[in-house]
Amino acid sequence: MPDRPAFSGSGGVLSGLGVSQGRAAGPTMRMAAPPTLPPPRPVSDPAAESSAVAGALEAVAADLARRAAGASGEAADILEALAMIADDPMLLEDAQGRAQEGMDAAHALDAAFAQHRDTLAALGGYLAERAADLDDLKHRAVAFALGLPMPGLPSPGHPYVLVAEDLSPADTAGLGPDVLALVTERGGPTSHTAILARGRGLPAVVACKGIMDVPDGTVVGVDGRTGELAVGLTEQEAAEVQEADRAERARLAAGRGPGRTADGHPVKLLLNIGSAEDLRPGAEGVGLFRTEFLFLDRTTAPSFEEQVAAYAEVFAQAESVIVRTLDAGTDKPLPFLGLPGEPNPALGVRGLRVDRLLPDVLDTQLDAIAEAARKTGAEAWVMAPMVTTTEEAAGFARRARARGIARVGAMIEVPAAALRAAQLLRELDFLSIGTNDLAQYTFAADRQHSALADLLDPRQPALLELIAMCAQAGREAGKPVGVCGEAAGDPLVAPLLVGLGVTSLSMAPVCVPAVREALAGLTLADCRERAATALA
Ligand SMILES: C=C(OP(=O)(O)O)C(=O)O
Ligand SMILES: [Mg+2]
Repeated sequence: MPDRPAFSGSGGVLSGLGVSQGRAAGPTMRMAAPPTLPPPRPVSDPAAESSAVAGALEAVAADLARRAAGASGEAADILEALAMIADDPMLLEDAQGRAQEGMDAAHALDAAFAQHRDTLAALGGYLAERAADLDDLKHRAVAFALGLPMPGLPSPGHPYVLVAEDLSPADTAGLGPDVLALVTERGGPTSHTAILARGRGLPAVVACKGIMDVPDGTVVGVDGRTGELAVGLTEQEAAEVQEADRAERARLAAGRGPGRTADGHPVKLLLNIGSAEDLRPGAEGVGLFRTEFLFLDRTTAPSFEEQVAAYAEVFAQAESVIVRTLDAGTDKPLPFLGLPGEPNPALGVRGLRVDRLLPDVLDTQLDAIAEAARKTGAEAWVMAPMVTTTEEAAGFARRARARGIARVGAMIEVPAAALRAAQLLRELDFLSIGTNDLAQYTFAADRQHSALADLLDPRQPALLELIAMCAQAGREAGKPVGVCGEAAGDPLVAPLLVGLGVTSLSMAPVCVPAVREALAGLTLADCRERAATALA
């Protein structure tokens, strides 16, 4: 490790959980929460309220138009369409009419947007789907009228460190190139915010207490490995942090070749991706293609053709690809499925269990994967999430094989499946251990919960023991058993997993260089010794 400048910052140091390696420094910008409407205010000057209404709508439209100009493709189209809605003269007329009748500006806007929303919803079809967008616009306009920061992702026009209480997968997926790092007050190490940040190579710190009190524009240094945040850096110090990060990334990226220990024991280094855009050179294939990230934030099901195109794009560019079938539910809600609400969703219908309610979804997806493989000449490997019993594994394998899919496997995310790994491998060709969920279900600890991070630590002996059982079952069956949870991308944990006997490690592309370096520095015997010590 090179020397690291130890800046503490004039505003002191905050700490959280470092969940995505790398360092960055820059001014903070908070993602404000939607405003709460205060009780109505008595109005003495209706004309002033009416012009405040116009000012708020103008500001929202101008902000969206500016963001559209800085975006491209679909994002730009969406932002432009939203700007046009905020500019709609009928909306303005309605809100101003209410202000003239004595409503304060915030309530007049709130009521006019609600009216507009009802009208769109009643029209049905595509326009009804757009009704949800009006809520976002309303929050922005009302916040402006109340003198509060506009909710949603900020767009200050310069690079910044994004600060939020928490981020949804959709927020994180929509981040622009001006975001230097993410810091959230809530969230856990295997939450999807952390996963998406790693996918983007963005340094990230979660569970950082006190971050929401740091005023916007404060220059902070973020260390996504240690979880430390230096508050109040000088420009010079910030530039040094950025430069040190660039140098460290360049040094690690110079490492090449397949994954192996110092004595040549091969361990495949694979990528976790959400779409073809995440592919990077330097790995030995894709170990986890999270297909649900293609379908976040949609209200209609992706068609067969759309899916074939998305899978074929990845198959055409990567050497070997393990596609995971849709993993919906709990922390990855997919509105187009229209699943009923559940009192205890993490223990409910999620992952492969969605098939119990909606079998067509899996059938269409398997058809599309098989068709994409045929079109591109790729050998498709497919696995299902949240497999729990041998019967589920056998049923999934039957349906995939019936379509000519070459290799069929399961994720091991539920302790019951780990305990029965040997039996599962009689039905399947491979296993891939999802340590994020396996830890959640082994320790009965919500993976998003920032106060339970110690229980979710992948070095917990009970988790390692389950991993060892799966690896042994793989050895005995002569079939591959990998890890594709976030633990695989941690250079301190990866050697333990190798010592336990796993045959591949699949991780965010940004993690590959450091894991390659960690393995190259240890023999297989060193890895086994570390694993034995951790188990003991
Ligand atoms: C890789 C995993 O799946 P996801 O994080 O997408 O739930 C896991 O649970 O470890
Ligand atoms: Mg999982």
